[in-house]
Amino acid sequence: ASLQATFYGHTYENPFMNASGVHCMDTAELDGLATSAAGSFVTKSATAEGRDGNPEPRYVNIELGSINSMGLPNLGLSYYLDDAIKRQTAHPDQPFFLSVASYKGFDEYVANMKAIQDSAYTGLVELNLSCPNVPGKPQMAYDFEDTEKLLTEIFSFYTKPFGVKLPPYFDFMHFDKIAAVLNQFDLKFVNCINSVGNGLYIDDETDTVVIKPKGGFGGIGGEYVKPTALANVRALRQRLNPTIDIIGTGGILTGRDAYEHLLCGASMLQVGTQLYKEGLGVFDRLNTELLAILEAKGYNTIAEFKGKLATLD
Ligand SMILES: C=Cc1c(C(=O)O)[nH]c(=O)[nH]c1=O
Repeated sequence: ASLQATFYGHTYENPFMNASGVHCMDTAELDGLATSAAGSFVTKSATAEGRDGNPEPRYVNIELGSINSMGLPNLGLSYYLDDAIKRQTAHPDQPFFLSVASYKGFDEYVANMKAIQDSAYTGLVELNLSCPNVPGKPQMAYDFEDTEKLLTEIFSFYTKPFGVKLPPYFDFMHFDKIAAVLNQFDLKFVNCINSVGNGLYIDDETDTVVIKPKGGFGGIGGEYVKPTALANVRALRQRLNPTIDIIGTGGILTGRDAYEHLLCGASMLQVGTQLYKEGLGVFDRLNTELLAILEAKGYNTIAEFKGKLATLD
């Protein structure tokens, strides 16, 4: 059997990659990903200017996952663009992902995309519409009108391939609404999900929160979020044009979790919390475990079962 993944018309050795924010802050970490068993990788979400982010502690591993309120720390868009333009010559047939966010809102999103459009970068962009940790700023993707306005503005000048990183939605009306907005545009992919925003974790010895920013409120990742992640992958797959691929993110710790995301319709798979906890070796383990599942089930390729989740009809 083969774990070859087809995504955006390209073939990757396997569907695994990091989730933006984990192991992707600088060139050294990106080199680590590029030489790991991961099939691709994505950079830390960049803002126009570099940012220190929120005071620490701002990321904590907890028994069933993680909680974070990083506050968009990053080295600035030009740093990641310069790195990406050098890096893209290595495997032009397997484009990687440059993640773009905004601290100041709508205008900065547009300016960041204009800078990429005018650059020599030819790869994919993951437009992060779902950062839950910018104090005072609502998540763009929870405002359907603003999301439509932003994508309309970007598509008026941007001609390179890109997709969007979405937060989790929890209501069928919201699945319908975001899909109706996204289906209007020539997006190459949609990544579901970002962390489940503004959770709260209490230390059982000190009766205190565990991260400093926002009184301890932070995005939740890991085992906690798999049911929500699978639901969002499935719901968006059922609603989006087939030309828009899905990246599945959230709660992938084992080959079985990866297999379930693929069953729901994901084409690529991002690993955040478990990569943070286990290191780059997580990709070797996930490849081994997923391959064993395909062998056990008699599948030769992912295409044979991708999106084929059975229901109890
Ligand atoms: C880009 C900001 C994000 C952050 C952050 O930098 O706080 N944390 C997340 O869990 N998801 C994000 O999208």
